[in-house]
Amino acid sequence: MSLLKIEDINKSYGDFWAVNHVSFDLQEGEMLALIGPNGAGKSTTFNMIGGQTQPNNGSILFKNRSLLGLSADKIWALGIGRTFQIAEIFSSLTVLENVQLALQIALRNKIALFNHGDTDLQDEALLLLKQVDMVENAHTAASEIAYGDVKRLELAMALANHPTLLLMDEPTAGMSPTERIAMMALTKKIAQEKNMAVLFTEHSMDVVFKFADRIIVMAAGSIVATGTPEEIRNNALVKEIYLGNNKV
Ligand SMILES: Nc1ncnc2c1ncn2[C@@H]1O[C@H](COP(=O)(O)OP(=O)(O)OP(=O)(O)O)[C@@H](O)[C@H]1O
Repeated sequence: MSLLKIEDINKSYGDFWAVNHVSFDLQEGEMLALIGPNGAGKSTTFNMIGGQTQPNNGSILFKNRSLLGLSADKIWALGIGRTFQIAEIFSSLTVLENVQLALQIALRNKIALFNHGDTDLQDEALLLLKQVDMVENAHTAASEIAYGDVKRLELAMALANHPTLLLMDEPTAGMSPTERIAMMALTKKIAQEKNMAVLFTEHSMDVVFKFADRIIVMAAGSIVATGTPEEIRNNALVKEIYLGNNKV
């Protein structure tokens, strides 16, 4: 059974079809990259999975359950985490407090069998920070950490709800080449440890070819190619789409 199964989803804005007959699936623990030029429909597809936008029609199944009509909060509670292009953190709080807050929100969405005290949450928050190599920054104000660290903090916060699928919208945007590779190596390591699937959009081809198990290429709202990094790298149509961008 696929973890996520998308069948023939469409999204229009007036007469314009932003997403057109898109179908794909995603397996447990898989790293799947969704790539394509600006305006290809990647974010719209993400938003339909995350519940920020509803498709006109089609079906989206997560663990065989339909996500259609569910709110973004409900979808998150089912185990689909998300990080955004512009990180959503509270800059007035410390790094540790941000993660504790994410844990509190995750707990509120569950039937708590135990009363978690602040100490439990602090320990759990420190464990999450350890996973993203940020324990040293725990008591630093989030406003004072470097950009790459903000993205790692956001990753720790997204893990608070123990997602089985993580949606990452351009996780390395604005990073240097070295930071990009480090960020995705960390994400892949965590994903493997937790058997968490990752669906990510990415403009940086070095990241895509190095870390994706499989790649889906979208253009003008439709899927134009699907395959392994090797297959996509050698796909004539994909080369043509990116021609001039020197990205493939
Ligand atoms: N709310 C909206 N109203 C009207 N058009 C929209 C809306 N959201 C997206 N679009 C249009 O749908 C198309 C797909 O947009 P989308 O953001 O999904 O592309 P993308 O592949 O994520 O692009 P990028 O890489 O630039 O983020 C674009 O032409 C965009 O202008």
